[in-house]
Amino acid sequence: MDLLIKNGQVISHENQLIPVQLWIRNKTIYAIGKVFDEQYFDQVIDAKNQLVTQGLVDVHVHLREPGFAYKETIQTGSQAASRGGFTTICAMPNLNPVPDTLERFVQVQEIINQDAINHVLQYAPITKNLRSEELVDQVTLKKAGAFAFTNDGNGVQTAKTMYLAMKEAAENNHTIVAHTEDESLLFNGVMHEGQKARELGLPGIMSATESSQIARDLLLAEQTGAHYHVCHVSSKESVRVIRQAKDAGVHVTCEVCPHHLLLADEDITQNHGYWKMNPPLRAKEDQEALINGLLDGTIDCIATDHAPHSFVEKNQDFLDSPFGIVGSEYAFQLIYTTFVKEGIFTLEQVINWMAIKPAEIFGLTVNRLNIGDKADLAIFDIEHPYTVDEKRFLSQAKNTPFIGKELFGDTLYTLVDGKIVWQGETL
Ligand SMILES: NC(=O)N[C@@H](CC(=O)O)C(=O)O
Ligand SMILES: [Zn+2]
Repeated sequence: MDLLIKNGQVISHENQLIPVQLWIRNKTIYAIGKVFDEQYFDQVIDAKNQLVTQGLVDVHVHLREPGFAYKETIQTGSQAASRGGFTTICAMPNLNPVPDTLERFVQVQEIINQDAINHVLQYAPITKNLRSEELVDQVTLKKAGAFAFTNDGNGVQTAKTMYLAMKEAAENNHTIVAHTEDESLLFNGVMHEGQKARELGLPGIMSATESSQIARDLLLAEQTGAHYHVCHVSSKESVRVIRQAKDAGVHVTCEVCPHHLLLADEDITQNHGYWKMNPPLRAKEDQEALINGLLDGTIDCIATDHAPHSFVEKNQDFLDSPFGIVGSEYAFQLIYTTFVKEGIFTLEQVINWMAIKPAEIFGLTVNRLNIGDKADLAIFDIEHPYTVDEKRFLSQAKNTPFIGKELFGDTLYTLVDGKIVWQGETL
């Protein structure tokens, strides 16, 4: 099978769009050049004026299977991610049953093998049933294919449990990934504690609910030598303590979500569940700290935290709705439109944060668009605007405040192992 992508443009290290033709043979990039004779190819994609990149990597998605297939399945979640240009996604273990034993983990892997259309890497939990008590057997779960270990959805509540988990992780070269939330500091909060929460009369979530647990974990990571990765960093204090820990040589990495980069609590227009996520949209100065954290290297990568829920669950107010918004299908496009077109980030930086760094920090093979690299690719239409339309979502869920937003960069094609898994509307 020979496939030609002609007239495309790739972004160079110097942030220049350079014309390129890619020859894909079977699963890999076979040749890169200026002109190839089309007669050699079984299929030709004309990527005129479009951006051709390595496939994006998302280290934080919720696919909800087994246990919550009414929200999303591995199949629909993997299709949604492919539509967003993601060729590798890492799925959180807040499932039912939680994949905390070999048998339960293998059960999830089997659904992945059967239904996923891109590379889905499954996380295992840190503790049994996501309760901060009994540790899982990391070595066994890692052998079964666990990507890394996390209780995402919940923080690890006791320092002792986190310490022991990190100790085992350090001994075995595993990564501990943390949703940080000290439940004793939650006070039933539903949105960031600030002016907006007071206006709406809703209980707030302090930044320290997140940052104080990060501070604890950073010291435990220093003590144990474990690689510690922080999920969805949202506050300026979190960025500050992570920056300090990096300066001190702690092996810490972290991610930020597009919604925290684009929005602050003051942007919330109504008391509706589509605006509710954990961690919450914080203050303008937090948003600025996140942008600066990416730019100065404190924050390593961008991850969506794609968190699908049913319409009935999310079509409620802040008090009753569950936390979480979907993000797979327009993450690159949000960042591209808001930050690249406005000159705040370069395209080269965004590809680094969404494709290269997430792979690099977790020790995955990095696709650098070289000959011999896997043909995991995305083609984005950076020329024409389109509107985020929930009716076109491949995700089962529609819960997001970004519906109706005009964006650039719609995904025209996504290729996984040289195979087209998403083809957008042709222009
Ligand atoms: N982010 C969310 O608001 N919700 C996530 C859990 C999580 O990622 O913390 C979910 O599972 O729905
Ligand atoms: Zn989380």
